[in-house]
Amino acid sequence: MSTESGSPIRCAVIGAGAWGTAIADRLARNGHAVTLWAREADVVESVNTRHENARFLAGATLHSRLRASSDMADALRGASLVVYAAPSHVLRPVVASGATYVENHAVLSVATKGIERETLALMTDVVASEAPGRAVVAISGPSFAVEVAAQQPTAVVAACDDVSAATFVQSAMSAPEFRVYTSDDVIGVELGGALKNVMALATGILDGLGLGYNPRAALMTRGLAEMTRLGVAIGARAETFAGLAGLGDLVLTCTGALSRNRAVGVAIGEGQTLDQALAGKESVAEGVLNTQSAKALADRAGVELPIIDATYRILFEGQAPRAAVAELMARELRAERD
Ligand SMILES: NC(=O)C1=CN([C@@H]2O[C@H](COP(=O)(O)OP(=O)(O)OC[C@H]3O[C@@H](n4cnc5c(N)ncnc54)[C@H](O)[C@@H]3O)[C@@H](O)[C@H]2O)C=CC1
Ligand SMILES: O=C(CO)COP(=O)(O)O
Repeated sequence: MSTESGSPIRCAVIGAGAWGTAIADRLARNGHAVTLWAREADVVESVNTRHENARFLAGATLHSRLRASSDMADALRGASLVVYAAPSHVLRPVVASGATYVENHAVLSVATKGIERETLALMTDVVASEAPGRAVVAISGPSFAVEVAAQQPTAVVAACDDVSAATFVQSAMSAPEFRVYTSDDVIGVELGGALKNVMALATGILDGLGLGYNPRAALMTRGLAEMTRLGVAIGARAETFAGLAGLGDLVLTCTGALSRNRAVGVAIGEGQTLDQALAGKESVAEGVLNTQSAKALADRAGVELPIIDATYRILFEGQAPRAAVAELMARELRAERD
C-alpha cells in the first residue's frame, strides 16, 4: 500500500468547500492525478476553466492539473485514495451516494471535523459504515484552508488504527510546506478536531463581550481539560489532546482571525442571536451543531463539561452570554486536576 512521495496515484476529493479544495490542490501539487467532486456546477466550471474555486476559496490559484467534476462515478473510479471533506451534517448521504463507485483497494480518508448529531458517530465511523471494507484515515490539525492553499507551512496528523493506511496518506500529502504526522489514536484525533470548534465559538463569545485576554486563556486551558476528559471517557489517549489535533487546533481556532467558528462566537458576544450570526453564510461553522452533539456525547458518557454546557445554553436556550460567564466563574471551587 505504501506510496513513495513522487509516485503518482489517482485521488478523489469528495466535497469542494474551502478545505476539500485546498486538499485537492495539495495532492495535485505532489503530482497526483486528482479529481475534485463538487455539487455546485459553478464550482466545477470555476476550477476547470479559471483554476479557482471562486465560491468557497476565492483568490487562491489552484494547480492547473487539478480537475473538478460533478459526477461522483467519474471522480471515484480508479482512485486509490479518496478524501471526504463534506460538512458533518451531510457526510453520510454524500458518502452513500458514491459508495458503489469506490474501488475495493482504495484507502479512504476524512477531513471533516465533527460528531454526527443523530448517531453521535465520529466521521471515520460514518465513512466506514457507508463504504465498508476499507481502512479510513482521519485527517485533522491546525490548518486554515486559505493558508494551505497559499502553501504556508502547516502540520497536520493522519490517524488510523491501520498504520500502513495512515502512512499511505502521509506519503501522498506531505510536501516541504506540508508536514503530516501519523497517529493510531483515531478517537482522540477526531474528537480534538470536533470539540475545538465549540471552544472557538466560546472564546469568540468572550471576545465579543470585550472581556480581554485573561478569560480567553482560562477558557482555552479549561476547555482542553474538558476535551481530554471526554476523550479519555470514550477511549482516546490523554496525550493526543496535547498534540496537533488537540492543543494545536485549539490554539489556531480560538485565536486565529480566519476561524469561522470564532467569528460566529464574536457576533453572538456582540449581541446577535445565533440565527443572525449565521444569516447569509454559505460556509459551515461546525461548532454550532457540534455543541449539541458534544453535549449529548458527554451526557451519554456521564462526563461533566461546564464550558460546552454554557455554550449550549447561550446558543440554544437563550441564556445571556454574561450570565453564562458569571455562572461558570461561580461554580464550586475545586483543585485544578479534578
Ligand atoms: N475551511 C477550513 O479551513 C477547514 C475546514 N475543515 C472542515 O472541513 C469540513 C468542510 O468545511 P469547508 O471545506 O470549510 O466548507 P465550506 O464552508 O467552505 O463550504 C461548504 C461546503 O458544504 C457543502 N454543502 C452544503 N450543503 C450541502 C449539502 N446539502 N450536501 C452536500 N454538500 C453540501 C458545499 O458544497 C461546500 O462544499 C468541515 O467539517 C470543516 O470543519 C477542516 C479544516 C480546515
Ligand atoms: O478547522 C479549522 C482549522 O484547523 C477551521 O476552523 P473554522 O471552521 O473555525 O474556520
